[in-house]
Amino acid sequence: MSVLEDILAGVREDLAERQAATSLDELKEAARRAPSARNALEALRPGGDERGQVTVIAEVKRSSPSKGALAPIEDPAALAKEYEAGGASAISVLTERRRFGGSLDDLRAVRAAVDVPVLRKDFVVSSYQVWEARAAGADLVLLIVAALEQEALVSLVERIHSLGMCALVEAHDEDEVDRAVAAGAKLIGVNARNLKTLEVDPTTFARCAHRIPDSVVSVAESGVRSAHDVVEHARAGADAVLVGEALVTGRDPRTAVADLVAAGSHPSLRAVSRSGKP
Ligand SMILES: O=C(O)c1ccccc1NCC(=O)[C@H](O)[C@H](O)COP(=O)(O)O
Repeated sequence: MSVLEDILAGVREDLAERQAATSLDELKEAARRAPSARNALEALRPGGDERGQVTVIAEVKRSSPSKGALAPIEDPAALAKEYEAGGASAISVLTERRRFGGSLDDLRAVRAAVDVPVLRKDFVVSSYQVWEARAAGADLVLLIVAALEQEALVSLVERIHSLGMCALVEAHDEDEVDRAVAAGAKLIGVNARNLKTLEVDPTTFARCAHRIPDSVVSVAESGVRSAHDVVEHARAGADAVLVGEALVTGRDPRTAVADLVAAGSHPSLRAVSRSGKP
């Protein structure tokens, strides 16, 4: 069993328990009462088609399958406020419990504390989790191509968009990018971490970028640690980077985010066409 399959098995068990405790109708009612979703595409690519900077999605991440415990994060809302003060354009909250120590309570607390869009980062296999995300206030929901059949991917993208949120559709190779595009993704993440082996290859985004249309907002995920990494991803055409470990293990998350934001805003980084068109 791969790491991803193992995670998904646990996610399905936890999901079944929540489904037994809360009906879909109750969840839909809670989603109707939730504040409207914030515009994530605008936040992540503020210039629209005139791309000119790399924005930062900062992640609330307590632990991971690859590294074990990273940081206790007793107050995720306080951490998210630090990220926002440092210039983060969105906050990612890992809500998976078994391997990442996260929860929907973390998401609710973060959403109430910041003004930027908030991502539910989890292993979504059912529309029930999409309704849960909206009910908790999420503005974005992660969908992992490798975890979903194409029909399910398409249907989940449609459900997320129909609820006013934005799907961040995550790929790890060129074929998965093609599947994300075909599924109607407006926001595509390329994860440098292979979720089956946990190996991180920093060149993954650059290899996949030419398959992401310029009209789609792109995110380079995982393994980003420094201003140099942000600049490399900018040169490959990334609109945003998603950073977890380097921020939660550092001493000053606000300054760490600000350094990455400054690197991504440098005037020498002209917008790069991923398709090769001028
Ligand atoms: O982080 C892991 O070890 C991991 C393992 C298996 C599935 C997903 C995993 N992480 C989720 C993520 O995508 C990252 O948290 C995110 O991209 C940030 O990565 P990093 O900056 O390297 O913490």
